[in-house]
Amino acid sequence: MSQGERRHPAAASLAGMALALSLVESATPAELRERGSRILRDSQGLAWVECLYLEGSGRWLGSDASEARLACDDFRHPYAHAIRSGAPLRLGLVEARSRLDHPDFQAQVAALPAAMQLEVRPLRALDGAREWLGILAFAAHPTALDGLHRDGGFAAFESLLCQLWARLSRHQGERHREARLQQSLAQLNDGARRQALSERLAGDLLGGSPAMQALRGQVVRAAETGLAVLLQGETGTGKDRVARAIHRLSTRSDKPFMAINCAAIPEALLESELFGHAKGAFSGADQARAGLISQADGGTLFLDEIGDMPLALQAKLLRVLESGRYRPLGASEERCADLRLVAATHQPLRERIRDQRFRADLYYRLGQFPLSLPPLRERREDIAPLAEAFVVDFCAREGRDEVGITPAALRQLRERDYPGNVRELKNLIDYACAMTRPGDDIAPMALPDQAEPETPEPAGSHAGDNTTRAVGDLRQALREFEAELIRQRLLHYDGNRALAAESLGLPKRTLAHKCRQLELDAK
Ligand SMILES: Nc1ncnc2c1ncn2[C@@H]1O[C@H](COP(=O)(O)OP(=O)(O)OP(=O)(O)O)[C@@H](O)[C@H]1O
Repeated sequence: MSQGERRHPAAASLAGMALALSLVESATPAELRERGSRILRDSQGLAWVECLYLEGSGRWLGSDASEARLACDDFRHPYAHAIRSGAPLRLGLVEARSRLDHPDFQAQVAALPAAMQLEVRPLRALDGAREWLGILAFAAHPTALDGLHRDGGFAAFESLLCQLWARLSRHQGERHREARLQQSLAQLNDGARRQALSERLAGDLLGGSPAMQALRGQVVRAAETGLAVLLQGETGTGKDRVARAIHRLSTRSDKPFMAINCAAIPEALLESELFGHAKGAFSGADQARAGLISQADGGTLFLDEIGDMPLALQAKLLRVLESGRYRPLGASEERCADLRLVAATHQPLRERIRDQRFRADLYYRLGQFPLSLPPLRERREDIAPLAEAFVVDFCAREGRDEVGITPAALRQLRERDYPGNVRELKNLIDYACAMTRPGDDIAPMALPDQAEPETPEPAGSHAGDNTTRAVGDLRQALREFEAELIRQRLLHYDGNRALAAESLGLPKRTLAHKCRQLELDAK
């Protein structure tokens, strides 16, 4: 130290300002890490310095210099120990070499002199949620490490590094989200590609009605964006199928698709299913467990029956959507969430908002891209192609010869109301296939619980009414039902046996035979 410096101690401390400035001028977290490492190497004479960042999911440490990723639970590596304990660790290289046999770590420290020590310091933000940022590791002779910690210089350096890092990554996160949104909006204009995708989707989301064509177009658009999608439609309209299609067509398709039905799980369990929990978070939590938000990392999370999500959880979900951060149950640290959310409901959410059972802010956040699925009764032209596809599915599934559908059966199918929508149609076809001999065609008689909108309903047609309860002889009841049905049908077709037979999916001769058998007075 020169005489001048001794006389003016302030000049000595101001010398550090240049280094601090170099850190402050970093434009990105990666640049900051690079500059920070360089300062330690050059000005403190450390032999080896490395600074890794903790990935958003909190499960990996990543390096700016290579593609390498290090699992935070791989305890063959000293970084995993430091991250897990949340405290700095220092150990001799000889000990480290013998105890920690991670191949990358071994390769990194192989060339360093055995007398050196390694110090690994987990770094965390000093403000707000105080989340973990990453790790700073360096090696030097013990005297150099002791010297480093002797005055407050290193502590100030580390504190500045952490503050800048947290601020830069927050800005970067915001910028990324904005850029993704911009990109999403720009992609909305790419017409030809969308058309091709929409046609591809027609093999999966069946139906040629204008409503289904429009829906497929919207699914393609939604998939191109990163926006949250809210699917609204009656039960069985295909919300689950649409959610999966959105994931499959999106850039996240190679990452997981995780789904949960919010109505099917008790409130306490739903929270830990979604957010995961730390070890010991509640009695019985012997192990830490990743929640669906973590498991869907990089992919899509599908929340079915979102209308049934308890209010307290709605608030937490909103926070995930707005900040991209969440905290597992019982955990002290926050995690980053990188997922696309698709939510579905069959309930009118606006009513639930009015009844204060659903948060309006969450509703608008979930519905960045709202999609409405039309009920089957409003697109009757889709019934025949759906029914035919379900017949093919059934036969393939059961390994049976193909069956067809008679025009009369198709006509009846088209006339039904389907409160259970496509699911009801599918179940009905499965039943009808099972009731039809392989190689035959499905006839109207094979359709369960037949409703006849044009003719008065035959007695005993509804399960559970008084007539069915009174049945004491099944064969006799079926004979009566059959006779009544044929009588009604003949009446309806003015005694024309050919038309009545076709409407019932029967050959004319069979109907004539049945009329004789049942002693029906047919004209
Ligand atoms: N457009 C379609 N093309 C082919 N199959 C469909 C279509 N829509 C629905 N399905 C089938 O109908 C059944 C019900 O669909 P899905 O489970 O997606 O409905 P949902 O709206 O999610 O029902 P819920 O609200 O009861 O959960 C499934 O077997 C699904 O494969």
